Amino acid sequence: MGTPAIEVQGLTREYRTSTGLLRRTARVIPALRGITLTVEPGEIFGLVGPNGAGKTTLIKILTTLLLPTSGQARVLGYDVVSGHRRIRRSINFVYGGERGLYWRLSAEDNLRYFADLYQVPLREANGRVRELLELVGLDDRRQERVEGFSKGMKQRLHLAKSLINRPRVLFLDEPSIGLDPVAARQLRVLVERVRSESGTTILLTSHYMWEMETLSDRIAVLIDGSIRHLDSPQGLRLAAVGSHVVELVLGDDAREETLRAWAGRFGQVVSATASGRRLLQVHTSRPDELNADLATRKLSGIAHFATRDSQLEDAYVLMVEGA
Ligand SMILES: Nc1ncnc2c1ncn2[C@@H]1O[C@H](COP(=O)(O)OP(=O)(O)OP(=O)(O)O)[C@@H](O)[C@H]1O
Repeated sequence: MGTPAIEVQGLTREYRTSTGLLRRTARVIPALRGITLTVEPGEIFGLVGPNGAGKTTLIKILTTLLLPTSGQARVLGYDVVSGHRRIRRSINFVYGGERGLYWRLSAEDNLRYFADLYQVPLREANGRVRELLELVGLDDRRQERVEGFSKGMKQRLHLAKSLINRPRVLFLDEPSIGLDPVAARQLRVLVERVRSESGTTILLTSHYMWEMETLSDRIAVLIDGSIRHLDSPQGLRLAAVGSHVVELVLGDDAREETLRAWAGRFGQVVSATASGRRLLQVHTSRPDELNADLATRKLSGIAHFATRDSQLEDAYVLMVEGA
């Protein structure tokens, strides 16, 4: 295999701040505590983790906007400290939110401006701007000012902007934040298309587990500055929660402890509530056995039950709560 798109070894980053109103006390915040990972060319690599886990810090270091405290990070074979100029030419990024576009300019003029900034030769620039506007479905709105665009349109334009230099590695930090489900879906389809048509390596973060599960080839779960799990979405699911979730909705007369003890023979049991009813979620890879056992025993207190495939979100919640 050739040079990895991203290679990180023992990467740490600390922030130094101070707290207190009258007496300022220096504080060191360890945001990354020794990250090691490799992303292969053409891979969509997901980074998930709770607020403050260090995802943005890692992306900022890889996009050369922030220096590491120790360790090594390479993008396309170039070191993020000594090779930052080479890296910047070959990557691009979208940060969630709405910064980075000129609202009073049209969509087309925004892209022309960024084409100029990336020194795209003039003879190519017009064609590329047109092509990107078509890709993100804004061709017929190209002469309108961005200030009149919906969030979804702005975010698609952000994506077009990030492709202006034909990046080999694209960093997307919560690109679908604040988008409605339809707009988020359009963006997902685009991200997948960018990868399949141009072989772009994509490093993606999002708090929407469904999005991460659908798009990512592999996912790293970052908790408190360390990678705690790294696998395919399916691998993460199966390791953490099994293939299925059997949800038992409890009646008023249910003896939860007895039911928990019984269900515990088939997997991990989690208590929850939904629409005011008590619920036991059994994470299991043996749903048939559980259902057969349930049918033969006379267990009281179960109002009804249902079996569904497990989702990345089930695994994620257990990983974060158990960390
Ligand atoms: N400029 C800064 N000064 C001090 N501390 C910071 C700074 N930026 C981030 N941190 C701290 O570093 C840690 C990691 O933050 P980071 O923004 O990388 O997390 P994140 O995983 O991207 O979170 P979120 O999901 O909320 O975006 C947090 O404890 C955060 O408070």
